[in-house]
Amino acid sequence: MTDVQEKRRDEPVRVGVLGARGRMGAEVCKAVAAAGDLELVATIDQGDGLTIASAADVVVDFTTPDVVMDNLRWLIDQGISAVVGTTGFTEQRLEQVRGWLADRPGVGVLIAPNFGIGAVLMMQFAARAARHFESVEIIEQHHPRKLDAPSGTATHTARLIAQARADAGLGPSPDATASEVRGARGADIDGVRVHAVRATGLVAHQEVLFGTAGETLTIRHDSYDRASFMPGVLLAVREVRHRPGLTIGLDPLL
Ligand SMILES: NC(=O)C1=CN([C@@H]2O[C@H](COP(=O)(O)OP(=O)(O)OC[C@H]3O[C@@H](n4cnc5c(N)ncnc54)[C@H](OP(=O)(O)O)[C@@H]3O)[C@@H](O)[C@H]2O)C=CC1
Ligand SMILES: O=C(O)C1=N[C@H](C(=O)O)C[C@H](O)C1
Repeated sequence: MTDVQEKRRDEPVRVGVLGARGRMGAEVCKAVAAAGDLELVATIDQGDGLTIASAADVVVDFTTPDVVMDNLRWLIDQGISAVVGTTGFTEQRLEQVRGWLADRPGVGVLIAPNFGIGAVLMMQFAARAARHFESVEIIEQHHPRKLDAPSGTATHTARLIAQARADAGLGPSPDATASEVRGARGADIDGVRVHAVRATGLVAHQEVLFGTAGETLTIRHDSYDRASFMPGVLLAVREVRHRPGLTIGLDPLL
């Protein structure tokens, strides 16, 4: 490493936050401002315009699924690395981001469906358990101001479980339901039933319920406070510039 690179590593990482007045964005601003090795240089919300973000080395995005792609396109074009918690990333969207990054080899983007360390472990445990159980259903529970359903975490968990079941040669979960009220059996994500609950008092919670002959296994995670996401967000902010290209999830950083 050259002296100049060494110096850059010692300097605080300049951080911008998109969605800064939102529930997550406000918490991220507080966490960044309190971290000695990070400097909060831009707080941006709806209507502020993205150009303020050009002062940043890394921008954190907690906005909405309908604006996050435009934000990412702009950041990558400017050569700014990004940490993204916003939901709504389909495989098609991820492929688009990979395409943009191909033209910007020095830029890193990390997109995580959930920055809670416990939630990451819950998803890993669920993926590991999946091959041993005939049945599986996911129940996610969130605060009622959440815009999307099912949650990004539940969708990601369902995909991991579906992949593990396919790898193990398991067929569909047994279900003899003949007629149903629309929605009673939840949403079908890659063959896994996902039930979304919304209630005042909740923050972010998920249960993965597995069943087989004579036993069930429930894997549950609860975020009672948005502080639970901050260690993961800060870890990603510190790491993302050292991981050019697209990183999905926090798993490779743990
Ligand atoms: N990965 C993870 O660990 C987590 C992910 N999330 C996800 O993060 C996202 C945000 O959640 P949450 O903070 O609860 O939502 P909020 O609605 O509280 O915050 C979103 C903020 O983004 C603002 N915004 C909208 N458009 C723009 C824009 N173009 N530029 C800048 N800011 C904009 C909104 O402004 P306005 O209100 O005026 O529209 C609002 O202040 C959701 O997708 C959620 O699912 C949430 C928690 C954890
Ligand atoms: O909107 C939220 O609150 C959350 N969103 C993410 C999701 O959709 O999975 C992460 C966490 O569940 C909180």
